[in-house]
Amino acid sequence: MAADPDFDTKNGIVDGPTPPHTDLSAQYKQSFAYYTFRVRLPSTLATIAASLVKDKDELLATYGVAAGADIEQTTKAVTQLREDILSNAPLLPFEGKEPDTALWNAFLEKLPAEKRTYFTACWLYAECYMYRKISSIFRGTSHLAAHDYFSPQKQTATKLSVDAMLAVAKATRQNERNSDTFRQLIKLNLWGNRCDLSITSGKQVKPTGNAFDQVTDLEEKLLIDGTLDVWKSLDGGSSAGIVDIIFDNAGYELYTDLILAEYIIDKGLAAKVRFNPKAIPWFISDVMAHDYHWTLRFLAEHSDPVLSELGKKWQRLTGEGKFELAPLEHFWTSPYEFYRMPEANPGLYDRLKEAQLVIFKGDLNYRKLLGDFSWDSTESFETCLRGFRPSNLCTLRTVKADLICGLADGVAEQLFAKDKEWMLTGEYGVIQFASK
Ligand SMILES: O=P(O)(O)OC[C@H]1O[C@](O)(CO)[C@@H](O)[C@@H]1O
Repeated sequence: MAADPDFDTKNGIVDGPTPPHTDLSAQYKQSFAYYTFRVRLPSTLATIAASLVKDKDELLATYGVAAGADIEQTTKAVTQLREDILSNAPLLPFEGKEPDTALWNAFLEKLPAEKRTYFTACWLYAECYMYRKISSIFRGTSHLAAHDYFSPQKQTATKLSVDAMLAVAKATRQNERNSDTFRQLIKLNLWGNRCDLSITSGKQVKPTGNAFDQVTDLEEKLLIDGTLDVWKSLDGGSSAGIVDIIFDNAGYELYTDLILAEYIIDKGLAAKVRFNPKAIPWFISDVMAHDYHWTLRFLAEHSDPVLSELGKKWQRLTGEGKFELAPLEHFWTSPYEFYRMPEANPGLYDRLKEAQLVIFKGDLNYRKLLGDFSWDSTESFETCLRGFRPSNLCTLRTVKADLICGLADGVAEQLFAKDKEWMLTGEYGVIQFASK
């Protein structure tokens, strides 16, 4: 990234890291948020605009020739959005008639003017705003309103994962109900979160190697391991209970979510696993309802009999209601931190209370649990949740953003001494648990 002192001076950018106990924000030049707004998100937007041009014929074939004007209009609007970010424009209210317009606008209205631009707002708010803005550009058209511009990338990620999926399927067909097997599966699921397209601005990463060997090899990268508490919350609970999974990425990670969910059902650890997808295309690779169905179909129709049997089994579990897609909730694609859920969406909070365990997947859900705040790395997970305790909950997160909590004294310092970017690579992971 070329240095641009004019931009920094004009926009009050502070040349330093995020101070302790402060909202993360692109205002701090040595933060990942700054890099995200200067480089990663403009690159994501450039990719969307370029694919609209490149895939024009395909889009016309899918949505009809009348979609031509919409393709032009959306390309221009996405390009403009990129400019807006690069010029630190304000976060303006939404005008469309989408179901979450009022939720968003009520939120934006309460932000003080000096914290309502891409580089001055809390990072979480500004980044979520950008993804909501892209969605509104497409929703506002006549022919591309239902178009998921991230779909091809999500589907490619799934296809690239077939070898890894097959190896996992073969290794998990016969397993026992015990804490050791559960430990393996939950870690497999955690490391599946490394395969995220938004960290690479959409560049594909093929999962390679034997996933279960990796679970062992990665043991030293697991900074907090609350697996035993997670296991106890299920093993000691009712077999008639519900587990909620708050989805993160499609592709290999979704597959490992389903492997874990299958185990939970097959071993009688719960009667139902409820999956919570995103209502709009989100952070490139997040799972929407159609990605879930597409993935099950992709597996069911696969030429490999093991994968195909698995896909059919998961379709059957879905038909029987043991796997369930939760009703769409715009809260998951809102800027609200989770501790504000009881106020912003009490119905959802009450629904999560029904679960015996809620599993939050990935980095963005972690940011929302902690509220994009530079906590001391040794602060307790319970403190950082700020009262958000609908049920027993756990987070399976590979570390891709500069916030963390629950580390032992001196650990963060040692990691920084080894690599000052250790929080941005997805190399490290945490499994943190909080009981209700
Ligand atoms: O898919 P995940 O694990 O939620 O990661 C989302 C990505 O978004 C960020 O939270 C911000 O862009 C990154 O830190 C991470 O790469």
